[in-house]
Amino acid sequence: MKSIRLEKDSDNIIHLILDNPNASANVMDRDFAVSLREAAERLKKDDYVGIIVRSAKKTFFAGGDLNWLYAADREEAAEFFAYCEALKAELRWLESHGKPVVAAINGAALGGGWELALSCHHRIAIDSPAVKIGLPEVTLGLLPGGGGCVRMPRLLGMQNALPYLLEGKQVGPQQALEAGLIHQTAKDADELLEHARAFVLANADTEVQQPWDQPGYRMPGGDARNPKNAQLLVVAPAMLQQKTKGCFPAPEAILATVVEGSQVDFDTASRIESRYFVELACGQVAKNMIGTLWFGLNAIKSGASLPEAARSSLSKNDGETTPLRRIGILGAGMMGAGIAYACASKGVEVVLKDVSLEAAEKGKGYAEKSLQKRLQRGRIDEPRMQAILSRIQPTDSAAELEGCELVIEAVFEDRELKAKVTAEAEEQLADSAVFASNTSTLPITGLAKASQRPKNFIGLHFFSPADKMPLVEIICGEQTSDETLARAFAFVLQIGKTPIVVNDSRGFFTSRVFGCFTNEGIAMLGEGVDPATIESAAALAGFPVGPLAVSDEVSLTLMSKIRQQTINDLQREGQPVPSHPADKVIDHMLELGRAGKAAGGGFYSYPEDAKKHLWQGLAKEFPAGEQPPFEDVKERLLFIMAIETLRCYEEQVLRSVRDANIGSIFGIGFPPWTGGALQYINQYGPEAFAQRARELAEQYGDRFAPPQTLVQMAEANLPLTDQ
Ligand SMILES: NC(=O)c1ccc[n+]([C@@H]2O[C@H](COP(=O)([O-])OP(=O)(O)OC[C@H]3O[C@@H](n4cnc5c(N)ncnc54)[C@H](O)[C@@H]3O)[C@@H](O)[C@H]2O)c1
Repeated sequence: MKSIRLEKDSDNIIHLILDNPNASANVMDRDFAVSLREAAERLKKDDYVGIIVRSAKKTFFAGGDLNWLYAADREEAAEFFAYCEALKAELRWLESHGKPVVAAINGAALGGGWELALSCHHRIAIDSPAVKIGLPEVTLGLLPGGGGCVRMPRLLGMQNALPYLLEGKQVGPQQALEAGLIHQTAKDADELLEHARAFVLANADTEVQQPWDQPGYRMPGGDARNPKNAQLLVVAPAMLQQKTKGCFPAPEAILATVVEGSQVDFDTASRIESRYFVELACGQVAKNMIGTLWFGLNAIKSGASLPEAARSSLSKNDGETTPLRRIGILGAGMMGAGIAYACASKGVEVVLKDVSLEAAEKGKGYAEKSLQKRLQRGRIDEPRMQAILSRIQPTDSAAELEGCELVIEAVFEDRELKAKVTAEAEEQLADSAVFASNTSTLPITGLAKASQRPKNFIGLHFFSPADKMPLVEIICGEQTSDETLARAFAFVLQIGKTPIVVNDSRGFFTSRVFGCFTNEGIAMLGEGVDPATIESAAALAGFPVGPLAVSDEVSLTLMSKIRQQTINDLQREGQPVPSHPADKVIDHMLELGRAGKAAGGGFYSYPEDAKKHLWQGLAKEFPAGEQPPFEDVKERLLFIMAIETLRCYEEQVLRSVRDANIGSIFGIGFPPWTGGALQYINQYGPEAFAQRARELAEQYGDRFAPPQTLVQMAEANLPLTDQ
């Protein structure tokens, strides 16, 4: 037995100790399945009073082995199904062999770990923030396939179980106790064992059964045929469809598993669950999501995007990076205020500077307002709120920046102003301090010219709203040192955000590719495509916001200003100035005085007393022509972003496929079901993608023409991956 040790204590209680020898956490893999079967075989011959399931690791059990699930192949589906059923048969034996079984939960019990705990009669958890309970499978395109979809509704009722299953909701020990997920808490590891032993001894002579195995058991709230659930079953599919737009098969499969499973006996329900599970695990969407959102993200967090030299500088001090204590932010506008709040929430002292104290205080006001809302919702307490606020020090004086280890400038997008504040700040800073610009479009190498220490100059591109958006795009200028990169990278992790690293270029990666999305939507409007079609095609492709709505948010004035700045730069550099069919539409909207949301109206109207709606004047200004196939509208949006991402990769603006995929999902709303902009090409099939790109180029413009890398990928029909 590799993953489980069996020990018997002096009270004749078996301790089933989860202790995977190959990893830092326990996972549900083949070794575990074999170990569990062997344990069951041995116990069938043994004499004991009950079982305590506990972990020798810091966490209780991490869940399914994603390496293994990632490799699951449709051709081996039957074998995979049989394997799942065999593993579940052991869990079923555990809960139905008559002796009391306790789960002693010492740390996170997620996914398969929680499903193991659900197969125990009594669940006790240490009352510590390290204990997290839940079923996050849906976030990776899967369903809980170890009995979670069968036992959770039988424990809590369908209505209460669905948020855990459909949303991957996780709870701590107290909430778990209140919800009826666990039976008891313990203050520490000793008490945990004490409680566990007490339960076993108290029930040693009883035939212990799960609630669902007891005679006369009825599912709380009734099964799917119960009229009380009629409302739920009518509303839930519609709500799901609205959320997933049909792009994510997992939530639908979960709902089907629960509904179908509620109407049959336990073992049939369990088989239904296995069937849907295997279907999802072998499907493309789960592969996309596991590949990017699990493996990709973990690789990023461990510094895979850094060059070797920067990685070693990241792991100085025995793998610990020195956290920054005090930073400065220049500009307390929309971005500066959000960044200040994000940093202060993670324990960093922030000097927030603007042109006047009033402006700086207004920036701090953003944190105050946001925290007040959290306080009202009970998400934070008063002392913690005050502690966060006390870390933001508003000022109008650059002298206050003294002692800051990092300064982030977030003043207006204006080169001269940025040069001025850089020089002003550097006077106050130590030679080792890092200076970062939050510019969204201006090349970093150019901005670094204003710096006395260009090696310490870097781009830290946050997204709006900066306190909520998870991504930060780190941009290396030509002279940025590896040490600076490593420190900026560590800082981004310190404030709980996800860093991607790109090389300098106009618009970097994210702004450049995002611009393609908005421009494509706007160009279609100019061609006479119905605006509602454009917006709903984006929604059905899985984008969070349509290109017209998001352009209104950004403001057409800003888009036009950025274009003008690009034209000036390119002309100065003697380079050709490209034009885009969206330009004419934007100019026309500006002439009409419809610059976007902040200006009172743009592609949409924003009545005070009603929901926003597409501006009726669009029909007159951009008369509808013959409508293209809906699929073309959808694919134009997806393809143009994927192709531009590939160009960024080809031009080495992007350093890895992984950063491209994560950056596109977390920064610019590329649909997560695809696994990211480059994975979209991989999963479409490079040959088929190139062919379709050629068709789109022929119909809609050369911007869709396959870049060289795509041509090569198509010829070899090989996906693009990191080495
Ligand atoms: N708005 C976005 O979605 C977004 C996203 C990413 C990056 N950015 C970039 O972030 C930067 C700021 O954008 P924003 O939207 O927060 O702008 P903003 O207009 O909301 O705020 C800019 C702030 O800078 C202040 N400022 C001007 N001169 C200053 C000086 N000398 N010292 C200190 N402060 C000064 C202004 O008073 C103002 O409060 C820009 O470079 C922008 O391109 C913006």
